[in-house]
Amino acid sequence: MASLPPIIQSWVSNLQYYTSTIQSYISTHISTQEWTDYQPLIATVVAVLSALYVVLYRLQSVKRHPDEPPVIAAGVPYLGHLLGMAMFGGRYVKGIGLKHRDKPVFTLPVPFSRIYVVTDPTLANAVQRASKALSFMPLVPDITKRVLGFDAAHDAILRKDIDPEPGQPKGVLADLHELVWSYLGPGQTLTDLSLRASRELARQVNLYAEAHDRDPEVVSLLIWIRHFVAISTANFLYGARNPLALQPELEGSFWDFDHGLGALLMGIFPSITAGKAYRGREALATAFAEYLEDGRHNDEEVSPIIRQRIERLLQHGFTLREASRSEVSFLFAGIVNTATTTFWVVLHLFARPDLLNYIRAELLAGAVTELDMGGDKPTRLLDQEALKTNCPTLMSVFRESLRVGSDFYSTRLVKTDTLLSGRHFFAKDSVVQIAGGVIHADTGIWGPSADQFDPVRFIKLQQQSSSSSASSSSTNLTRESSSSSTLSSAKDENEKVKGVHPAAFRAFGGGKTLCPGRHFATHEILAFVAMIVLTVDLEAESGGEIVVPEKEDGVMPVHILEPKTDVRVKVRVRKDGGEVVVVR
Ligand code: HEM
Repeated sequence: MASLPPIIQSWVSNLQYYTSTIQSYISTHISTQEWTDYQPLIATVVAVLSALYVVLYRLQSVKRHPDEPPVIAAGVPYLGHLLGMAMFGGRYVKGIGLKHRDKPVFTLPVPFSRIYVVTDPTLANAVQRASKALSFMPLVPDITKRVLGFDAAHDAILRKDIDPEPGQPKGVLADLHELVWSYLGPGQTLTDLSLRASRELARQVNLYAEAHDRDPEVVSLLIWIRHFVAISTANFLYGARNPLALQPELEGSFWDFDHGLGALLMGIFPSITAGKAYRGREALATAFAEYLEDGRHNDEEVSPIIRQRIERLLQHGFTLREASRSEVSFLFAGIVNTATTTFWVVLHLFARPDLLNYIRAELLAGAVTELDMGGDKPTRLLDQEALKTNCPTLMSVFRESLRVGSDFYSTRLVKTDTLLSGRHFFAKDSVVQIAGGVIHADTGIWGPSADQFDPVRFIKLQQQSSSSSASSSSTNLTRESSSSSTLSSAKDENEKVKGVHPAAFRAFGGGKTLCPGRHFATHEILAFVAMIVLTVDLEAESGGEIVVPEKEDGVMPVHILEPKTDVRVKVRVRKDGGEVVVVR
């Protein structure tokens, strides 16, 4: 048995186990005469089932085309991989990818279809470029219907002209996509929104410092941070009369919705199987419907991007009531990843006192001016534009937190049979997934410490790349980087990081579905982290060192992963933690 392949060994041992269980049942419950009568029938059933199993097992491994990527067969033919994903979340496919590092792409057979998993950045780039044949858009209406609960009439509006080629009429999703991209791309509107966001966060942090100046409190770090992000985002996007401000209990509904997304996506009687998330979403949608029907989105301080989104939705035939569901999704995009990323950055800093001191000095030297206003604490003027350029260590910690925290899968539907890069066949109606978690954990890309958090990794990568390009002997990373520099996606600031393959950093996705909020989120998170670092000290609740838990990777990684265990800390306002004012 030792010489048999592991999968066969596991079948044989399973078979032995079931046989002995059946035998012991038979010996206690069935008489010898009955057993003799049943024996031929049982033998036939076992033989038929075994034969069926072997046939299905082999059938799932048959390639649909000689160039189809290697097939990873499931122990339970066709269903095994789906069961694995349902039971173990994103960790399941990531585990397969890490076990098969020699395969840049592989096939997972599922009922009536295939999932092609891409684990190589060069191939990921090719997938992103083949956007005519491999597109996310056809998958969107089914996802949004399940997650956001649009009615049939609005579902039909969403499906219209969903994936237009240049020059063709644009449906509502393409139209909103274009609006959000133009608004959040580098330029004045981005600067204005970033400033509004940081000023609102500073207002909240200053209020907190004032209220808790002599009053340290023990909090769950994630819940503490996401409360700041949730109320600030709702304020700077939707104005002071936003639903979360008028009904604070909706914040709980928001996180219920977030934590049940996977169950909502399954779409099986969601009001029962995903009850909390379903009720949370409906409570939010109802409150946003009232907000829109009251015309509160026309308040002066509401961000122009919101008014323009509503205008476009109405132009495409949406009612105000149903537009509320679209706004729930935009609020979600604006809050969830930002909150969780801030949590990881803050945690990694406060768990490393030396690094924290270094970052405080970096901030004071490069992006913060202290003003003595005559009070007992200095006022800090924070230049958020300078954070990205003058605080390289903070920037590196931010990127590393995203690399380690994101196992995101970029997903595409294969619209037509495709031979990618002339070598990899993808069958029509199958699904392609770029496995961010595998790419982020790849030692071939990130070096032997890929599974560890290295706060200065991105500084070292840049230095290595600069020194090797100076001696004109490029590393693989550099070569990939420059060979792809003509891609439009290479304009992204994360892709400009020297030494990092353009498609190896996957926290913001890539290609046509690349996160349009990435520049804004970078400004917002760096500024918010700076405010926390300047204003408070954090200690472990127990008084010892703050420990960084593992991430919870047993869920569908729809956003930056949360920690496996709660991190409880004592928050103490610093003696020199004066008011923060965002100046630019
Ligand atoms: C650290 C913070 C953030 C992370 C890690 C992040 C990540 C992502 C990812 C992975 C996607 C999907 C990409 C894909 O499917 O390939 C996405 C989409 C999106 N993000 Fe972000 N995001 C962040 C912050 C934000 C913020 C602050 C906003 C808005 C203010 C935003 C707006 C959006 C929108 C609208 C989409 C959908 C784009 C589309 O379908 O056209 N994101 N984001």
